[in-house]
Amino acid sequence: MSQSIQFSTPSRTPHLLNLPHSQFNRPLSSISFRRFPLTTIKYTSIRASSSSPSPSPDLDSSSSSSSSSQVLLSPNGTGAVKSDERSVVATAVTTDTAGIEVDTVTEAELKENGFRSTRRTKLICTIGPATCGFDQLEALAVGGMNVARLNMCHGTRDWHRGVIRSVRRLNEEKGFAVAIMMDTEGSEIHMGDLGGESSAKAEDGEIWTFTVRAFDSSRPERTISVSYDGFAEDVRVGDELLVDGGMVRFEVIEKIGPDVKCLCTDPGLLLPRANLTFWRDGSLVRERNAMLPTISSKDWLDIDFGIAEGVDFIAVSFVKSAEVINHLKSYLAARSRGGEIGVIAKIESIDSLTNLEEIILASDGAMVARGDLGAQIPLEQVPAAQQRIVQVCRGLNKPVIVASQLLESMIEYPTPTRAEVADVSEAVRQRSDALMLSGESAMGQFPDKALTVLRTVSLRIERWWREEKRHESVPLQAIGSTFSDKISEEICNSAAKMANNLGVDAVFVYTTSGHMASLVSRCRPDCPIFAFTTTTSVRRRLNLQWGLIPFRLSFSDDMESNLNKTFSLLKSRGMIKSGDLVIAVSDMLQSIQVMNVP
Ligand SMILES: Nc1ncnc2c1ncn2[C@@H]1O[C@H](COP(=O)(O)OP(=O)(O)O)[C@@H](O)[C@H]1O
Ligand SMILES: C=C(OP(=O)(O)O)C(=O)O
Ligand SMILES: [K+]
Ligand SMILES: [Mg+2]
Repeated sequence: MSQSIQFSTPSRTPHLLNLPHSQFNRPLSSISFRRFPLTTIKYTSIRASSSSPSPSPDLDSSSSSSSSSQVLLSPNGTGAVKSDERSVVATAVTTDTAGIEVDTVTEAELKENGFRSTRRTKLICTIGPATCGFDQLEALAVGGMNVARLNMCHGTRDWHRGVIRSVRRLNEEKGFAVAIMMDTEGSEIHMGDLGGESSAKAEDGEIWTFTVRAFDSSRPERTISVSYDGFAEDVRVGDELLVDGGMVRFEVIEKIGPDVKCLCTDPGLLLPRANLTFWRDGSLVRERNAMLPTISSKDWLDIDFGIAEGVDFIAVSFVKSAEVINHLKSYLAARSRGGEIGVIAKIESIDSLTNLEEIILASDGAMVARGDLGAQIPLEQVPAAQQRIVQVCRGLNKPVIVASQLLESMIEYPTPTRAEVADVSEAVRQRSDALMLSGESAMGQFPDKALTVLRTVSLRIERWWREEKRHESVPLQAIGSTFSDKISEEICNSAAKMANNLGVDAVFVYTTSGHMASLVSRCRPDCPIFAFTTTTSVRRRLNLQWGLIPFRLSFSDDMESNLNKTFSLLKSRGMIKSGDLVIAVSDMLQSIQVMNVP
């Protein structure tokens, strides 16, 4: 039996849009009760043998057994993958255009644990020397990486191309849907690359020279080159120079032409291309910084590279205003097929906090880039800034990523600190869409374990939230601008509320652009959201959003046939079963239906 409400669709009859709202305010819909027709859909099976156990993502799952990459947080917490499971993934084949595509790991998780315990928080890994090999990337994908991030501050374009192609190959050959995010270098001030050395140690009381001169050969002793030509002019004797937001500190003691002599006051390791800020009388000096372009000429070349390689997201470093986001978006619209690359604004400067709402409104998502943010505002202000950014994004329906130092100690150690676990928990509790690893996965010693910690902590905190029945009481602001958008928004808000109140197993959303799926995600319902979309690129981008399990599926305007097809396909693959209660919404028909899977 299916109970449905269907709205007549102003979006498909645009001339109706000018009618007074009252036209639409009366019930446009009829509630119908009908038996769900059962039809069989022919399809080609995608799954490989199901004889091997599936990865169990839940910390407390009773089915967990020992695992080769077992981690830490719970005696029975599973590691990223068991070796026998990896072979399941390795033999899975996808792409039957008449069938359905979902990534192999999600499928295994759904079968093993049912819908309810599926992870809602998405995970991003920065790829670097520790994780750029095909097998290493596969281990991350199996461990739950939804998005691979490439930081254009490091590595050559050839290196990045290699990683992008490996990820694409993983997706094609092994059935993953890992999205790729390219992160621009931006043009803030940073140190040079230390002439090939991996680090340099600055000791207390040493005098170092920071210079705008480039070195011809090897780096002179205790000398650091600086990326920004105006540096020597801008600093003043007495200024404090912070490397990486204070990991190492110097005081400016003398200026000699292009050279600035500095006394080390807080010793530490200088890393290649580390960020530099200077402070005067307790405040960040940023007059000249503000003149630097947000997207440098090198960044534009990287962006062209990203377009050519078909990345899914471009994260823009040191965004100051909405203008640069709009500029990039129109550039992308002209160069790549419209809307195919999402633009993520990195909130990591004072200006970006000042102009937060307009920046987020212009973007397709935002990143709380706490590394540089913590170098620009006092550290104790970072948590409040994080909370505000997460809330603004939620209000405006943009995915938000919490990034940097989540598990910093795991660069060196196989287990996180308790404080790090608390930090990850807080980001999950704030219901951010995604968590990001930086050095932990790029160059750390335990990338897979770090990812497992993110996964297990996310699962545990999400479950805690559900057990406490903390349905959101915070009203979400209305954001739709057209009447059609408003209808979609109301449908999604209602669907999420009904899902919680009725305790349904999943919300199914049929969405061509992905917008309707994001509207359901925004409500953070208790159940997972199966998002069906027709294109592979939309499916990959949905990977960044909270609670969405994206499938690629060809579907039509006929909801009944879509539902039939979906149920049939998912049932045959053991992902749902008869009797499961689902709510289905669709953006073509603007409809909402409640039904048991036949
Ligand atoms: N593509 C890469 N090639 C080499 N090293 C990398 C790469 N990406 C990241 N790393 C290393 O991982 C560290 C942490 O990454 P991330 O936080 O993204 O960069 P940053 O420290 O520059 O902000 C970097 O400092 C760098 O040492
Ligand atoms: C994510 C960040 O940016 P990047 O690693 O590129 O400095 C950050 O500053 O926190
Ligand atoms: K960057
Ligand atoms: Mg940064």
